Amino acid sequence: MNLELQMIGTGSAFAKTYFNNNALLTDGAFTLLIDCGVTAPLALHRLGKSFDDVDAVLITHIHADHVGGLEELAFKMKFTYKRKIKLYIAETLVTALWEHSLRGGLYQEGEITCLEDLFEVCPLAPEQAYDISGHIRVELIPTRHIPGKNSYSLFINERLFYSADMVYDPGLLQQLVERRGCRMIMHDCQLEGPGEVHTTLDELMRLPEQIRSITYLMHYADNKDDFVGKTGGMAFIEQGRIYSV
Ligand SMILES: O=c1ccn([C@@H]2O[C@@H]3COP(=O)(O)O[C@H]3[C@H]2O)c(=O)[nH]1
Ligand SMILES: [Zn+2]
Ligand SMILES: [Zn+2]
Repeated sequence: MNLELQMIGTGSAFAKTYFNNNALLTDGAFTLLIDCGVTAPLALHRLGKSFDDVDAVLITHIHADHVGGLEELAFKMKFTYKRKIKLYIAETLVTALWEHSLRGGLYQEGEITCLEDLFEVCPLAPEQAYDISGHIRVELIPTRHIPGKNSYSLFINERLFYSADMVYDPGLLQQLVERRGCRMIMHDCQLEGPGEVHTTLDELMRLPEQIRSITYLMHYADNKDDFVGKTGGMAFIEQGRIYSV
């Protein structure tokens, strides 16, 4: 069964003309929000949607463009929609998300004292596939981003690789395509400068043509249009467009 994926934002962390790189993945009956950055509430609003359209949220790593909208999501679910949705997150990130990111804004004595007061927390072990819905199955793949900070890319339904923020790892991409049947790669892409914590366009252009032909670029800067047609055949994913994956 095909899924539909819609990026509510395709921008890099500090982009101003694109929203944060967050996605809606749906099987028709169930909608998973992949990352929930600072701009997620407005990005959904611009698409005529709200957090009420979301059935579960999955977090790749703790940076504001991926978790900064969780405070609003949690408050809206608790006090407006009165639902506790599932929060899928690597087991290594559960404590850090609450203690280092969300507690300051969400804590209320006797009412909200832990992540479980807001979400049905589902800790995920890496390299193990989990059924998120009847038709969505996700495996976390640990990928390098910032030294000492855990970050996880996604392998969805044994066919789509969705990168978290990650440094270039051609061996992983090759292995997924050649040995695990990966048919589509959605990759973060830093257009200019050295890719200290991200993968650069220059690096992705070095991939074999067979892999480039199934690779789509996201998490890009405001000057993306300057690079259209200069990406070795890799297409930029468009914010708001619905892709069959
Ligand atoms: O060593 C560092 C750490 C961070 N940063 C910036 O901070 C941003 C945080 O979100 P991001 O991971 O989407 O992108 C990161 C970069 O833009 C950086 O340039 N070098
Ligand atoms: Zn990011
Ligand atoms: Zn990041």
